[in-house]
Amino acid sequence: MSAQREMKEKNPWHTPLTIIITVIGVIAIVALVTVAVLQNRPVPQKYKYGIVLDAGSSHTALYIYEWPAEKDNNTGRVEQKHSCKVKGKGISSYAAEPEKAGMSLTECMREAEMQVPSRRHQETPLYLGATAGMRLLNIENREASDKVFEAVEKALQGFPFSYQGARILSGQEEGAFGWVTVNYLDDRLKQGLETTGALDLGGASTQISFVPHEYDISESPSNSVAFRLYGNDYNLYTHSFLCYGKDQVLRMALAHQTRSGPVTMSDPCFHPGYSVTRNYNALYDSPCVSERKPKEAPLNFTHTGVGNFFRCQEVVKTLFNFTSCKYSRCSFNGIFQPPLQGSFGAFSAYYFVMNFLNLTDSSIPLETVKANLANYCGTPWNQIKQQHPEVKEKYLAEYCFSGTYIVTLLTEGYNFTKETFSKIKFIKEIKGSDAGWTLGYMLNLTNMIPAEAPDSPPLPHAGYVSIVTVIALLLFILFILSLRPIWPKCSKKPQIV
Ligand SMILES: Nc1nc2c(ncn2[C@@H]2O[C@H](COP(=O)(O)OP(=O)(O)OP(=O)(O)O)[C@@H](O)[C@H]2O)c(=O)[nH]1
Ligand SMILES: [Ca+2]
Repeated sequence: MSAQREMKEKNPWHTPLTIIITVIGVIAIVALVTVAVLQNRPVPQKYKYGIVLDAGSSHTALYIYEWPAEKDNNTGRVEQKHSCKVKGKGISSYAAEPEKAGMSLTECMREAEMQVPSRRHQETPLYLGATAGMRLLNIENREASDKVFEAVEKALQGFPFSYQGARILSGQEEGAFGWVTVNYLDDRLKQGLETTGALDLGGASTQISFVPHEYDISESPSNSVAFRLYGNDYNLYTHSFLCYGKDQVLRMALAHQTRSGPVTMSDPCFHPGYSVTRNYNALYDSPCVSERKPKEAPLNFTHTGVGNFFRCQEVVKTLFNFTSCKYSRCSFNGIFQPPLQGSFGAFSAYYFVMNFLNLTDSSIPLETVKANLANYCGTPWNQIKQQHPEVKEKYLAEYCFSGTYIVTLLTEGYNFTKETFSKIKFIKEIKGSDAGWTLGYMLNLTNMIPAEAPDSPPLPHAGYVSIVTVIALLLFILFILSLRPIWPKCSKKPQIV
């Protein structure tokens, strides 16, 4: 017993004063850290929403975006919350019955009503942007295009959102907003990193956008868009080729091969054994080919497949004009294009097609891509159908043509080489949001990307809490050490035996 008491007397930690100080100190630290954590705890998120309808040539899709409501100046990250594919074709296909264009949107709009909390409905902006399908209809029949917009507008105004209008985007806007989307989602803009180019392949047009290295804007001002985003300046090169989306380019390829008005046409871009009857009037019913219609054509022609990638490439190449260029350099059709720069994200049909063909992996060399395509195109149609019973026949029949077109457009059209081809990433989405022009369009119209970098707190939340904890602990240790003079003195020196 006396030994125990002696031990207690010797050990300063066992004096009542130190025990009280320690307990108070521990309570103080716990309280300090708890307050720091609670005070800075992210409050339960409330969101704001925005809706964009992408009225493409082949179909319309609705996208709902959401972002934290609390952030000042809407600087919180915008993400895709939901998307809805409108059933049926694009709005431009309703030229003869415009009301149906409006009605076609109802189902997806009802879904949007369910997805966005009802207390946010009135403040949620709703935009519709139409692309190449409506551009073509507008060229072909202005009145019909206006009627389609009227019908769509009427339908959209019947929903409780804040309707902001429906319009045709210019090709330049479509290309530039696709680039903004890709770089925003990759966090490249905020961090001022080197940007990624954007390649979009639609049904009726295709866009290429990238920031070139040292670039003379004055050479072709219509291909340049200047941005100031988060304090950085960007001089973007962008071009949209109308009629070079995959559906219209297929029309052009078929038109080229039926220019003499034959009854049967053998097509290297379709599989051996493939055979369908096509109508001449239907084929030439587009401003992309209408001028080429043969004078004396029968009603129909039989479209048969031969399945030869290299001959298909030759057909596709005839659709590009490389003969005239009034600039220092061109892509094709006399369009200025500065040298390619950096990496690229290729989305929409680039992705659908290359994904189907198992060619999205960037490590696959260009030569292997071509060899795989040659093998695929040469496979008999019956075998292809057997191998993919789940794929729509229309899509299935066209993958050989589309794959050949993609490779030819990238290499012959845009001048990607076997080295730079590997810099193309075929993507559908980035961090859960689809790649496409819609997000960039909404960010722009809602002023969600500031021109200057916003001031941010010097430390992130976790850093702040850690520093408070460490400082509190240091202060406490310092305090305990400062009490040393009043610790009871040891009466005896330890004996050395
Ligand atoms: N294989 C396949 N093709 C698709 C799919 N969805 C769309 N497509 C086709 O891919 C092409 C491009 O589609 P989108 O990017 O939606 O084109 P769009 O926006 O309607 O057309 P633009 O107005 O020119 O941009 C069209 O020929 C579509 O028919 C899909 O899931 N699989
Ligand atoms: Ca599109």
